Amino acid sequence: MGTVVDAAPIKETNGSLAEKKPTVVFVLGGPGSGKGTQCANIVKHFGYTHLSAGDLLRAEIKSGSENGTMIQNMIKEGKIVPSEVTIKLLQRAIEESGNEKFLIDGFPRNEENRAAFEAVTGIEPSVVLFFDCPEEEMEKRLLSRNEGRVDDNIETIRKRFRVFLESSIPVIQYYESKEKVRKIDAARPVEEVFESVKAVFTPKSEKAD
Ligand SMILES: Nc1ncnc2c1ncn2[C@@H]1O[C@H](COP(=O)(O)OP(=O)(O)OP(=O)(O)O)[C@@H](O)[C@H]1O
Ligand SMILES: Nc1ccn([C@H]2C[C@H](O)[C@@H](COP(=O)(O)O)O2)c(=O)n1
Ligand SMILES: [Mg+2]
Repeated sequence: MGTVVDAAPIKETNGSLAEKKPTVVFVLGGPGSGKGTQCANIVKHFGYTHLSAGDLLRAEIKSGSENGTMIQNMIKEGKIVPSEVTIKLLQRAIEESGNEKFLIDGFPRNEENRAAFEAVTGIEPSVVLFFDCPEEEMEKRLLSRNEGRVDDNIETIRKRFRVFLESSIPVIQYYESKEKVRKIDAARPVEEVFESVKAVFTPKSEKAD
C-alpha cells in the first residue's frame, strides 16, 4: 500500500501558534546522544514542556492511526516521516499543553522539517541545543538502552547515523549561520552534560562571576 498521509490541510491553525509567541528550543543531536535524558532534566529545573517528535510518532503508531503502518515502516528503516505528519502532531501537542515554553526534541531532522515547520507555524526557535557525541559512544548507548525500540538494532542504528550526517547536520549548520546553536559535549556523564545545559538556560544575571 502507498504512503497514507492526512489529506486535510494542516494550515488550519496557521499563524495562531506564532501569535501566542511560544518559546521554542530545538534539541538536536545524533541518535543516542542523550537528548531525551537531558530534556527530562531541563523540564524539572526550568518548567519547559518536552515534546519528542519520535515519541509522538510512536504514540501515533500505538493509537491505531491510519498512518501507523507507514510511520512504523519508516522508523524501522531509520527514515524521516513526511513533515506534514510530524508537524501536525507537534502543533496538537503544543496547543494542548497549556504551557508557553517547549523543548522540541529530535525535530527538525531535515531541511523539509525545518522549512515546513516555520512556514506552517510561523515559529522560529530561540535556541538550538546540539548534543555532540561520537558515533562509537552513541552506538554503545543505543545497544544497551533496552526500551524495546524497533530501531535500536545495529542495522537500523547505522542507517540512523547516516541520515543524521546527511540530513540533520545541514539543519544544525543552518542554525549555526543564524548564531542560534549551543553545542554541548555530550560524551561526558549525564550530570556533567547537564551542568553545561544549565548554563544555556540560566540568565546571565543569575550566573556566578
Ligand atoms: N551522558 C550519558 N552517559 C551515558 N549514558 C547516557 C548518557 N545520556 C543518556 N544515556 C543513556 O543512553 C541511552 C540513550 O539516551 P537518550 O534516550 O536520552 O538519547 P536520545 O538522544 O534521545 O536518543 P534517540 O535519538 O534514539 O531518541 C539511554 O539508555 C540513556 O540512559
Ligand atoms: N522529526 C522526526 C523525528 C523522528 N522521526 C522518526 C525517525 C527516527 O529515526 C525515529 C525515532 O526518533 P527519535 O526518538 O530517535 O528522536 O522517529 C522522524 O521521522 N522525524
Ligand atoms: Mg530520544
